Amino acid sequence: MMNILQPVLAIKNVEKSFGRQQQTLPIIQNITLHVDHNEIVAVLGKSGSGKSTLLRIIAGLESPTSGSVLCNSLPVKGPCPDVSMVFQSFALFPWLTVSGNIAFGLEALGLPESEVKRRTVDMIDLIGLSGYANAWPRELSGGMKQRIGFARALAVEPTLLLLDEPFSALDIYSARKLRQELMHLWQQKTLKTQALVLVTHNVEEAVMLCDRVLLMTGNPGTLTDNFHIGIPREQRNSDNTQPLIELISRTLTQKIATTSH
Ligand SMILES: Nc1ncnc2c1ncn2[C@@H]1O[C@H](COP(=O)(O)OP(=O)(O)OP(=O)(O)O)[C@@H](O)[C@H]1O
Repeated sequence: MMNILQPVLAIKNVEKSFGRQQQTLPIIQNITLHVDHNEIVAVLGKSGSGKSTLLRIIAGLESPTSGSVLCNSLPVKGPCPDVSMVFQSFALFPWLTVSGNIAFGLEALGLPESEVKRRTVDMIDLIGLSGYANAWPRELSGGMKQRIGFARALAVEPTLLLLDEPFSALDIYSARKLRQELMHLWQQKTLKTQALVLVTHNVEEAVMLCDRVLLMTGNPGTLTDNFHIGIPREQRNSDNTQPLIELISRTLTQKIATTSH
């Protein structure tokens, strides 16, 4: 049962170090963060500041050295259907067709075959892959491959969707189209997903898509700044808000440039 009074994601005092015994190196520390229902939050920061590490911990793909991660008030102890992720590199299974890639996570959940089929077909329609169900990933463009990445992640109906630079391997037109379509689905409340966390190097993308932007800085990385964008999402494409969006983007870019990593 969903409790909208509880944050979708609650991270408390998370630290992650890599290495063994005396040789450990802290990568991120002191990370405390709440993401609420209906929120889209971006994490920006220089290369190597630990953004992907944080995302992988939230996804249950890495465990924190200390601290806690709760999704829907339940501890994240490993990969779980409440949280799924879209990767920059698509991370598709080349030996499976488009349908097979999307069905994979549903089968892993142990859903009945008819339900797997229904959800796969629905996702193929929703994410703009109609006509490609039996195609192989290698036959498709980057934009179409990433559609499979989104369809696979969304098919399990995660409460929280994590996006690790999902548009940065695409050409600008495919990236723009996919961003717009994702935002349309989000605005229409077509998705069961309650919150998104986006890691990106594209400051303007973060400002256009997100409610809040967090900056990760320092070595080890910590979350140092929390900006509320404050422009209603439906006004962000209008000419009137362009100067403000550019100003916010410039300010954030300067802030990142002057921070240490
Ligand atoms: N499994 C690992 N073992 C050892 N070090 C690691 C491991 N994973 C990440 N690191 C180190 O942690 C640091 C942060 O990496 P991470 O990929 O989280 O940064 P990032 O901010 O996402 O960078 P980018 O923007 O370039 O993707 C890097 O110095 C990286 O080498």
